Amino acid sequence: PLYNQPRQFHLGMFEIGRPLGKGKFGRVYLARERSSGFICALKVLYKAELQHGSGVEKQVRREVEIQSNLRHPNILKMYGHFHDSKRIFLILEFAGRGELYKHLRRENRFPEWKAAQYVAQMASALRYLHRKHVIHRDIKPENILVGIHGELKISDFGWSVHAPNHRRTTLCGTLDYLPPEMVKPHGNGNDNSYDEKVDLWSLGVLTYEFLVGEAPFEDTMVMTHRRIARADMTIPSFVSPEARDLIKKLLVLDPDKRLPLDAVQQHPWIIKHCVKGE
Ligand SMILES: O=C(O)Cn1ncc2ncnc(NCCc3cnc(NC(=O)Nc4cccc(Cl)c4)s3)c21
Repeated sequence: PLYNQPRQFHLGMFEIGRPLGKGKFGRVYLARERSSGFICALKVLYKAELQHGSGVEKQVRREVEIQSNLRHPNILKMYGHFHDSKRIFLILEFAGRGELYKHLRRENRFPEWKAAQYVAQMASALRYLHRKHVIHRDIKPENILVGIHGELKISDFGWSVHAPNHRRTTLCGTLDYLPPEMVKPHGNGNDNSYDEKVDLWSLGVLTYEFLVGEAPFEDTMVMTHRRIARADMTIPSFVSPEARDLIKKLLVLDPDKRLPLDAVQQHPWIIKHCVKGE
C-alpha cells in the first residue's frame, strides 16, 4: 500500500479516474496507484489560484504536516503530496460514499439512532485530534465524508491548527458553525485566542443540524452573528429530550462549561443508540 511506498510521488504513478467533486480550490479525482493498484483520491490545487506567498500555500503545507501523522478510522488519511510546475497534488484516502452533506440534504434530517452514531464517531475522532493538540476549527457537514461502510471521515484540514491558537487569517464561508469566541473575539478578554473547545461548540451545531436538517443559528449574516453570540436557538419539539439535553450542554457560551468529549461519549442519548465497544 501507499504508506510504505518511496516517499516521493509523481503524477505518472497514478491512473486518473472519474472526477469525485469540485471543491473551492480545485478538483478531486478517483485515482489508482499503478504499481500497487491502490485506490485513492487525488486533489489537484492550481498554484496560480493559491496566490503565491499568500497564506494558502503555507496553509497547504501546514495541512500536510498535520495530516501526515494522523491515523484514525474517522479521519480521512492523507498519504502524501507532490507538485509539478503548475499544480499541487494531495494523495488522499478515497471515501466510498462521498460527502455527508449530500446525504443530509437528500434525507432532510437523520433518524436519532443514525445521528447518535455519527456524533459518537465525531467525538471519537475529535478526542484523538485534541490529544494531539490539533483543533479542526471547520467541523461542518461539508467537511465530513462517508466511507464505504457508512463510517464518517473528517476531512479537509485546510483550516486546522495546533492549539491554542491566535487566528490571523479571516475566516470565509458560512458563519453557522463558528463559536461565540470566534465571532466576537473580544468577549474573552484577550483578543481572539481560543482552544480545542471551539470543536465542542461545532459538534453541538452538527448534532442539531443532523436532527433538525438546518443549523441552529441559520439566519442573515448579521442575525447569525447575534444569535451565536447569545446562543439564541430553539430546538423543535420532535427532538427527543435526551438529544436536546446533549445539544444544550455543547452550545454553551463559556467554552469551559461545554460538555467534554469523554462525557459526550457517555451521554445517555449516545449510550442508548450506540452499539457497545466500537
Ligand atoms: O471530492 C469531493 O468533493 C468529495 N469526495 N468524494 C469522495 C472523496 N474521497 C476523498 N476525498 C474527497 N474529497 C477531497 C476531501 C479533502 C480532503 N482534504 C482536503 N484538503 C484540502 O482541500 N486542502 C486545501 C485545499 C485548498 C487550500 C488549502 Cl489551504 C487546503 S480536501 C472525496
